[in-house]
Amino acid sequence: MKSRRTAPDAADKGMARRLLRIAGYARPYRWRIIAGTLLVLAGTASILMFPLAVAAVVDAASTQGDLLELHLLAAGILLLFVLRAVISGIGGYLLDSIGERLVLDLRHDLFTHLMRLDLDFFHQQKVGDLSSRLSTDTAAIRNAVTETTVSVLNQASMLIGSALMMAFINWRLTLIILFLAPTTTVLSRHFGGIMETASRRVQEQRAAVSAVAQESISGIAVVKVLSRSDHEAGRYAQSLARLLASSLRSIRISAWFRTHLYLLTSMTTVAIFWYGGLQIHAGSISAGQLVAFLFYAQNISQAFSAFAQLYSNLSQAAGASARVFELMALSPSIESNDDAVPPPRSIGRVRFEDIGFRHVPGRPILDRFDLAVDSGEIVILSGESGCGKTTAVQLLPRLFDPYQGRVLIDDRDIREVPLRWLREQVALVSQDAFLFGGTIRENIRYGRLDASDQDVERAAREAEAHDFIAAMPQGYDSEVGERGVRISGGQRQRLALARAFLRSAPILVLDEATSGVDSATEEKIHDTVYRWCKREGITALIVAHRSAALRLADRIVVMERGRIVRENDCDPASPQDAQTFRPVRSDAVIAHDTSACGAEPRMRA
Ligand SMILES: Nc1ncnc2c1ncn2[C@@H]1O[C@H](COP(=O)(O)OP(=O)(O)OP(=O)(O)O)[C@@H](O)[C@H]1O
Repeated sequence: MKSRRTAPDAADKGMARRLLRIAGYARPYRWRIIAGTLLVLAGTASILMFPLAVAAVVDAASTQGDLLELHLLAAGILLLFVLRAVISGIGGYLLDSIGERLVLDLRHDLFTHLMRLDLDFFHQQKVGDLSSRLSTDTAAIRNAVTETTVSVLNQASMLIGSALMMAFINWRLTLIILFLAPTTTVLSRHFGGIMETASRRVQEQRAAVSAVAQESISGIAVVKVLSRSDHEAGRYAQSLARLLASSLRSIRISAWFRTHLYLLTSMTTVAIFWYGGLQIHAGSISAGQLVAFLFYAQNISQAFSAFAQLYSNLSQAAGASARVFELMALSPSIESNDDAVPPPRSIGRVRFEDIGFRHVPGRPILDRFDLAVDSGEIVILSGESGCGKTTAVQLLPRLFDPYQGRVLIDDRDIREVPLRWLREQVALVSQDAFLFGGTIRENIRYGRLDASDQDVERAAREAEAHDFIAAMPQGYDSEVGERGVRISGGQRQRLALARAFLRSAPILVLDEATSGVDSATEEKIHDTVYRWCKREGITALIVAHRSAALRLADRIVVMERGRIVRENDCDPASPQDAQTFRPVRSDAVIAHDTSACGAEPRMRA
């Protein structure tokens, strides 16, 4: 997502396309837009009368006529101003408020789209960059849209109206000022492409700055423990310096553009003075008419300068919208088969068939991974760190799709059922046990939004969380802080477990979900999980390193380098059963390591 310098023509087309797309968001508000536009135009019409009134004042004052005319004219001008202020104020409010709504719609669409993208996408992106696209980039679009809609209308109507009035007074003088039009267009085209690229670069640097800040703040505990505060401050300063450099470049381009335009409009004004003076001298126009003419010329110069500013705003909006629409153009590779009729609640039979999976080409993480879990069976998945256990269980709710093989639930390929149905069948609790900022009750209820307070409490009791919750001053209404920082890691895990229990899905996946709790509590949780699974007929796939978890198992399978190499059947009533393993493939490594439960391997009968 690097920026390139774009040729003016291509930049104009890309910019126009993106601006049109933004304008598409205005469709729902078309009636308000029409009303606002009419009011703004009425305001402009009233201001176009002003130079004529001034001309009449000048001519009335320079003749020895009745002063009453002068008084009436002054009162008329005052009325014009009041009218314009009221009408333009209401019109401007209408159009500005549309800009605001429009960008909120855009932000909502972008966020909804982001929520649909694959987990893999989020692994490749920095959170700071994404949140900057959602906030800073959409804010740049809003600024351009709100200021621009009102301004473009105001200035365009002022420009056309003033040109017509000038032509009515003296068409030769009008030709001089209209010389501005082609020259400004050439200038705008020249600077437009460069400005868009520059402002896109600024947006990228802004995103980079917020990514650094976000990373340092989220990892503040590591920063402190390793005394890296100064290092992080330095990193932030470097990203700020890069932002400053690109902002200054963008400001320089804008200033350079405005300078060119200012010189152009000044030259035109001088030409009007000079030629207008000659016309008065020749008796072709009155002094009042030249004054009126100068007012109109002023309107036109202002309109051109405003257009220059608008162009710069539009370039910024185009740069920001490029970053927004770039994300909108991404589509999730994990698609839901929503045409399929959702099957009945799963009986919890799971099969991984000859799975091949990789994040990066050439680096397989799962390779010929086979595992079948019976309905109501509790299977422990063990193996050394990095062998692919987490990856394997993440395939079940389709957080990723394998490039080879298939995963079946109740003998149905999970790619052929609606994603929503699939995810209702699987409750997954991972080691990091993420909590949202909010209360304990809200966090548990996230598992099933319509759960009653009693259901929440029951789930908390099953996850051995009720006692510590009850001991907190606000009980279930205690705030957990952002990402759950106000409670311990083990407590977070128990809340995540309660959330999964509340979900009451037929397949429970625990990925080292009790690694942070003390062994007595872990034992109690395991007993609950065991009883709960057996009572409700729930299938459980449990990733575990610690031997404490093994007593739960109906079966233990051991992974090595992306595939299952050994397994045993355990009868919880017979502890010695948990001491025996058999290899599951003739080519599998029969390791004599005893990482799972200190066992010697045993060949399959
Ligand atoms: N998003 C990713 N992109 C690239 N590689 C990844 C990604 N996620 C995991 N990996 C790699 O996949 C491999 C398997 O990771 P996984 O988390 O499944 O292992 P694990 O057996 O659960 O390990 P642990 O017991 O330490 O949790 C690791 O080598 C890891 O580096």
